[in-house]
Amino acid sequence: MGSSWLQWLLKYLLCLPGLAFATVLLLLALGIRGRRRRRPGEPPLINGYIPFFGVLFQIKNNPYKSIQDYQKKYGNIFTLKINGNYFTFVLDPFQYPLVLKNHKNFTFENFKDEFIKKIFLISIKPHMKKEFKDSQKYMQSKLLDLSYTLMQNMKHIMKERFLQAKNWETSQLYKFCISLIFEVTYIGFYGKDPGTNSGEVICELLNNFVKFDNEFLKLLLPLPTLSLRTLKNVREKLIQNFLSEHISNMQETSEIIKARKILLDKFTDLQDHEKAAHHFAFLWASVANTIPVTFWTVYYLLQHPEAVAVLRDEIDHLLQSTGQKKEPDFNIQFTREQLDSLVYLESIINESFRMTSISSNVRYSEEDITLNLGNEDVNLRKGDIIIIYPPFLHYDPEIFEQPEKFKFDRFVEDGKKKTTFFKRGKEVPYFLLPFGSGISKCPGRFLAMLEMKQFLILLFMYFDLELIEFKPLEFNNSRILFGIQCPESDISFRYKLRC
Ligand code: HEM
Repeated sequence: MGSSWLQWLLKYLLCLPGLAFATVLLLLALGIRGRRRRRPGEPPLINGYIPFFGVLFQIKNNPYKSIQDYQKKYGNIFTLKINGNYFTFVLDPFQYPLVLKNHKNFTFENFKDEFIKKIFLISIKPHMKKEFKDSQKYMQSKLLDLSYTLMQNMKHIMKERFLQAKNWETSQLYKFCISLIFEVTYIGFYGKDPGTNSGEVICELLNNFVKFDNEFLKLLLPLPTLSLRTLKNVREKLIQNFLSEHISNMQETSEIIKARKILLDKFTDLQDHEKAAHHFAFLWASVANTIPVTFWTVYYLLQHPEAVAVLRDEIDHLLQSTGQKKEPDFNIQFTREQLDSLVYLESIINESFRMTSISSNVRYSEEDITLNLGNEDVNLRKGDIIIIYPPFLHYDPEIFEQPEKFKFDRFVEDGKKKTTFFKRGKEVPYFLLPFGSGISKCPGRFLAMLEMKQFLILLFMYFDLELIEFKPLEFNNSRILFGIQCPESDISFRYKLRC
């Protein structure tokens, strides 16, 4: 009896489905055996059921809701196993500075290096790091200089495409925002190659960019190469676009890209392909978040005519005070200071950030450390990743009343920018975190704000716009913990020139 049972088991296990089943059993056994155990003083640990991946598949479809459920069960600090790493979530905003201001114990580089290596095929060697760091200030000032060029490009493209829109034209809002922001930014940074049809080049580049952007986080997963083949081919095409044989022909390249080229050429050990990958990563960073947040801002505004009226009024006042008129040739121009003085416009953009940003602040724990949280101590392990996840701040009803509602003037108080928000009667140290913070703060944040402001000014001053579909738009959750969320689907709208 015993041996026939064993024979049956062996026969079963050696057939193909049996082998797969046995592999799963083995993985589970290894997973359970190799499971990390919570040590005294450490935050609650949730390993999940799937070896290596941990809770990834549980949280992937709705990270905010999953993290909320963990918070209810385990409190404001807990550790999740995700994709082979241990992520400790710190959810109480008063505890953020313990992580974000402790640059000695919590660094960013390790995480960033891993991320850009897998996603963009870039590895930054130690001697390059210093050069990149030293050039940061110069690069930032060059980035800001670009805002004027972007406005000129925006006006030019709008004039070319929309000057005829005297009657209602219908379009898809997300596609509309992607195509404008992408083209304006790409030409602004890299210029044009007079030897090619730049319209076609940009169209192909944009198609590949969208395909890559929809799926890039899969590159972090240990998936079989075959299943990533299409994505890797798309990435390769995008990188190829920036090989020196292509970009050396570009004219009207911006100062920042020229400076980055000189910097990259300094590293004689860097192959042309990797330099091209640096350029692609830079382009991706410059549009990947600006596009969705611009889209959400327009989408929210189209549902709030009272906000559009206040916005138009604010811009009209600025036009008057700067002696300008809204002529039909899109020829209005504001300085950076003038754009900064538009408090309602800034509040509208900030409100969109608040509602759509999941830009997690990620830190790598350099050593075992005990964090004093005030009421308790918690031990964190070397190599763990600490996460500040902004949706918990942005949707906290104690800090932002009715957080699920778009309130266009939430960040205005007595006609000025509102910069203090409270929880439990105390001012919170951070109230809006779309651009990261401290050592990982986005160097393009000022340019992004200026670009969005200029885009919204032109759009709402020169056009009447209306949604023609009325459906609630969901987030597609493809970015899980990073950047600005993208919409699950597009939505139809119509526009025509304002008289
Ligand atoms: C709404 C628009 C934008 C948002 C929300 C945003 C957000 C962020 C965030 C959160 C980070 C930190 C990454 C992290 O902590 O993992 C980052 C980094 C970065 N961003 Fe932005 N960004 C925006 C626009 C731009 C623009 C216009 C540029 C222009 C070049 C840019 C260039 C970069 C670069 C180069 C980095 C990497 C910095 C580093 O190496 O440490 N970003 N961005």
